[in-house]
Amino acid sequence: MSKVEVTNVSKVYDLNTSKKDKIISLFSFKKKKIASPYFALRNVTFSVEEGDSVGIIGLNGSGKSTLSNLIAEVTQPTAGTVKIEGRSSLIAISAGLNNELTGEENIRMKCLMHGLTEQQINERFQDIVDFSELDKFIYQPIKSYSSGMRSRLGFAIAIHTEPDVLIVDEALSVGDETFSNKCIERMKDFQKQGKTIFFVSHSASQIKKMCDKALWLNFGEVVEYGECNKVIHSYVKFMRTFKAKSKEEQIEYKRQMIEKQQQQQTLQKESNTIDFTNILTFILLFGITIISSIIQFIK
Ligand SMILES: Nc1ncnc2c1ncn2[C@@H]1O[C@H](COP(=O)(O)OP(=O)(O)OP(=O)(O)O)[C@@H](O)[C@H]1O
Repeated sequence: MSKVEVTNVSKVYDLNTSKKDKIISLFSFKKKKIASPYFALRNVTFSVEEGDSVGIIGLNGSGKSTLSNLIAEVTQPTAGTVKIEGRSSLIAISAGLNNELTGEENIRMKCLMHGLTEQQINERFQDIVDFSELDKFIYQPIKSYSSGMRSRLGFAIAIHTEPDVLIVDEALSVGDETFSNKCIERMKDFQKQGKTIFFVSHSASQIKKMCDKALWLNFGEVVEYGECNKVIHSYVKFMRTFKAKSKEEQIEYKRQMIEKQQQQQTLQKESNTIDFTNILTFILLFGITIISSIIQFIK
């Protein structure tokens, strides 16, 4: 088996925010007024071997963070499967950290979640604080941290929990350059140990530097997956064309793509509605049959 196998994965968000909207959307025969569910990811399939470093690239809103959250098992797919052999650890700016807790408490909580014992946590605590460079701020609630401080803490915790699969989600884009370089060095150590890395970035050059494979996502769908230089070449070509468009054309392109992500849900929703109608019809017919049998029996 591959180290990570993502098969036909879709992640759908319900954009009806109020409970009332959600209930209406369930019973609705008319689709107007009710927002269609939204495919943040659709039918994503790929597999990653042990020791691969995979760059995930794509325009804003393409589903990169959604995919990394699924691989880190922070969220579950709506459809399809994500199989991981080993432990994963996600370093995203906000994922898995609790705002109300201090840096120290977050270290203890995340390490416990990754299966470290109290003793292992105590032994590693100072190394984590040193790597994060947070010093005395480690005793402050992290809601007072800047995004750079959070990502430093997230990265420091993740690399000290010995993950088999390391997922770095934009952590390097917020810190200062010295810290980014320190993280890159640590990621290279992981590569030397034959560990699997996912690296989410907007930067084609950073991905080329770090990865041997790349996955290009565009509005929830995989455009290309495979050898890093080849995928990045296609992506850079696409970006050149995209950037050559006027602001209005870019907005229109994004609007159309987002509409497409919702249209696909409408199709699914229609079939759900039909299923629901079928169930209601079945219950109704079943009820009528029972009642008429009882009447016949009484007669
Ligand atoms: N909890 C949520 N509820 C509704 N929609 C969501 C939710 N999380 C993400 N989305 C939507 O899903 C789509 C994919 O988002 P995601 O953050 O995964 O993209 P991304 O490629 O990581 O974007 P960026 O590069 O801007 O970080 C976006 O349109 C986003 O608005």
